[in-house]
Amino acid sequence: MTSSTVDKSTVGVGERQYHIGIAPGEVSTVALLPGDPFRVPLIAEFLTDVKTVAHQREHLTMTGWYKGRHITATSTGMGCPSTAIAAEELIRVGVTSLIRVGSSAGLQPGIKPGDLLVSEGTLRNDGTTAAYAHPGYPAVPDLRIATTLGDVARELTAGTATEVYSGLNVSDDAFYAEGPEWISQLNSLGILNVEMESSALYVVARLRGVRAGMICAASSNLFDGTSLYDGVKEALSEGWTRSIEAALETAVRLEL
Ligand SMILES: O=P(O)(O)O[C@H]1O[C@H](CO)[C@@H](O)[C@H]1O
Ligand SMILES: O=c1cc[nH]c(=O)[nH]1
Repeated sequence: MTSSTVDKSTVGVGERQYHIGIAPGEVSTVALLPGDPFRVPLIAEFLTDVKTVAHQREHLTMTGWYKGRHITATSTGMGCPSTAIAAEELIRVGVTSLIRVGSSAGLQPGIKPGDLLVSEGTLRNDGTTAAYAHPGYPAVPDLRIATTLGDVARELTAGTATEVYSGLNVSDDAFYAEGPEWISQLNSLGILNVEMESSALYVVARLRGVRAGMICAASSNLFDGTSLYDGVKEALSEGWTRSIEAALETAVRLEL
């Protein structure tokens, strides 16, 4: 290492961030994080005084107000590498609570498209967090956020056909490499669902001293044999709406 070797823990701090295109002061303290940029306007439909702050690469950011709280929505893109970048840069510009509102495939029997899945911890089957922490380092959400997401989701869906599950999930890196053996191994470990971002979100949040959580809508059920190619779009879309409402209410209740 020379005296001019770049130190990424300090470079760019206080400036407009390179990937997300946001400067300190432009966003709220809480951010909702879908993977897909096209779901950011869906979150904005719940907000008033909406502003588009930036759109670079897969990271679209909009802000607005919900029941007196300033809310940010930023898309992470798919997978842990871009999620870690978005989380790091959002934290640098003032975000202290990150709530992923995702889609995820069920791994236990009975989970159907549109059901809600609240994360209590993530099996780290990704490469990104290996660069950050020991393999045994836990990827866990903030416990108050996880509990409140579950409580609110159950209230919102009471009396409907939508079920809410709370439990462990896995973050995989390789969507099309999830073979039958891996799916059945995850099922026998009691893992509820698979997605691709929470591992990075939780590890980065813990290492930087901020809060994180995740609620997903079930897109399919890999154990039951329902795939994304089975016309599940409408149920999934309803699940996204419910998960966004649950995250917004959590931000209000916990004053994030
Ligand atoms: O819909 P999002 O939030 O992107 O979540 C899920 O969808 C993508 C795979 O289809 C992955 O990003 C996975 O985590
Ligand atoms: O990782 C994922 C996420 C959603 N659906 C899948 O089949 N895999």
